[in-house]
Amino acid sequence: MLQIEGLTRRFGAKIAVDGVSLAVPAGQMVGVIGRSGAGKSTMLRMVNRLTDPCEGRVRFEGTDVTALRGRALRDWRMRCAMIFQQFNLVQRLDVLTNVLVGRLNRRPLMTSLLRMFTAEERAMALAALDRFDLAETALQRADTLSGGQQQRVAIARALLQEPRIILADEPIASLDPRNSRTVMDALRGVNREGITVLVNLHDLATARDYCDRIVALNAGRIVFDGPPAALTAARIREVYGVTEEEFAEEAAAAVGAPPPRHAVPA
Ligand SMILES: Nc1ncnc2c1ncn2[C@@H]1O[C@H](COP(=O)(O)OP(=O)(O)OP(=O)(O)O)[C@@H](O)[C@H]1O
Repeated sequence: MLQIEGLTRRFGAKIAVDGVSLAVPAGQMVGVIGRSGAGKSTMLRMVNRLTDPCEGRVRFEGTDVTALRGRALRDWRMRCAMIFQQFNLVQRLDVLTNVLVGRLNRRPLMTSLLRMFTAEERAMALAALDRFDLAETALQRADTLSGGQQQRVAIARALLQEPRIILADEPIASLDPRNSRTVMDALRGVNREGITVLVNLHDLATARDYCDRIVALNAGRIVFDGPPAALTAARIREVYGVTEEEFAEEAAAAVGAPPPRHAVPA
């Protein structure tokens, strides 16, 4: 169980996340939505401790993640893998090495520095690539792959961390619809094996299709938390004061994604 309790983050006078509390049972897939600047990225980054909260706590299975330092903090970051909009692969390295990077924090410093990996780790990396139909690309440079392939490599890299949680911050915002589906299918697949997934999404239709639960933020606060079916177009209008079409177009523009082709009917 991941517990977020009264989490708050200010940047100067601006409150990015404002007293958010959320309990996420193990194995749930949670879609986080909201307009630009609602605080979605900041919330995810506080769970991973890339950003520290001003107030509040994150607990995982009873451990106060907010208080972790040094080795314990590095261990937490390994257990809580991040996926980013821009994939964050090392473009000039081959795909297999990019996936093996997921092991680096798990190993003694010296072997990490030398990028020495065991045969077992290489087999793990190949297996992770294979499950996403990417084994044949293992020796290609990362920059020869399509965006959707690169994002699946990033998920394979995350899996090598043997994470309990995957935090994905707009993982499909740079992808076309077909690649978006392969990436969301990959995330859903690993979630079904028991990994908790928190995913920031600008696209409501995707959040509805793939997530068990949707959390909507507005100005740093939770304004909706429930099953996808309860997030109707009428509810969107109620919590955001815009139509679903307007919400979709604005959210897509904020992340540089193409405008949605079909709005969901009211
Ligand atoms: N490092 C920072 N310094 C100053 N302000 C920040 C910083 N990070 C975020 N903010 C501000 O905090 C608010 C929430 O930002 P955040 O990126 O979490 O929102 P978001 O919901 O992910 O929006 P978007 O989809 O546009 O990225 C915004 O007003 C943003 O400008």
